Amino acid sequence: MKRIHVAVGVVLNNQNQVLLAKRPSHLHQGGKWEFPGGKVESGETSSQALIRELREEVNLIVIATSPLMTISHDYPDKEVFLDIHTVNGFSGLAEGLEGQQVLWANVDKLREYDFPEANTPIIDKLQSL
Ligand SMILES: Nc1nc2c([nH]c(=O)n2[C@@H]2O[C@H](COP(=O)(O)OP(=O)(O)OP(=O)(O)O)[C@@H](O)[C@H]2O)c(=O)[nH]1
Ligand SMILES: [Mg+2]
Repeated sequence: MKRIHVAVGVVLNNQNQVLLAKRPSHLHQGGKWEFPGGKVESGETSSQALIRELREEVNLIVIATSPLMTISHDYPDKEVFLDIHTVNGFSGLAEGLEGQQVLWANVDKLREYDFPEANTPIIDKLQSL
């Protein structure tokens, strides 16, 4: 199986909240909460993909990022490589441009949300910072 390269954004605001979006139920890992992002297209760097996806999915203009971590995870039906960046500078008001629910969640409450299995180390890391 070909591993899918995914750019993922952990968007943090100044109240120590992180932006979550709900994956549409018909998609892979549908119905779960995710950090906005998507597949890196050919000819694109992961940071270009991150900037494009956040604009397309949640209407945010990314201004500043820093690398957080990478995760390789094998789902039964899909292999992903998540390239995760913290977004600590952005402009705009977050909204679900694809009709998805979005919300700002307190970092210390992240355990209350259902995430794709691959995301567990991200939650661990955010709560240890
Ligand atoms: N965006 C995002 N994808 C994640 C996360 N965790 C995780 O396992 N994934 C997986 O990474 C893959 C990325 O996909 P995506 O569906 O967002 O890709 P995309 O926006 O380019 O969608 P598209 O294929 O409809 O254009 C999916 O298989 C998804 O299940 C996460 O926190 N955020
Ligand atoms: Mg996406």
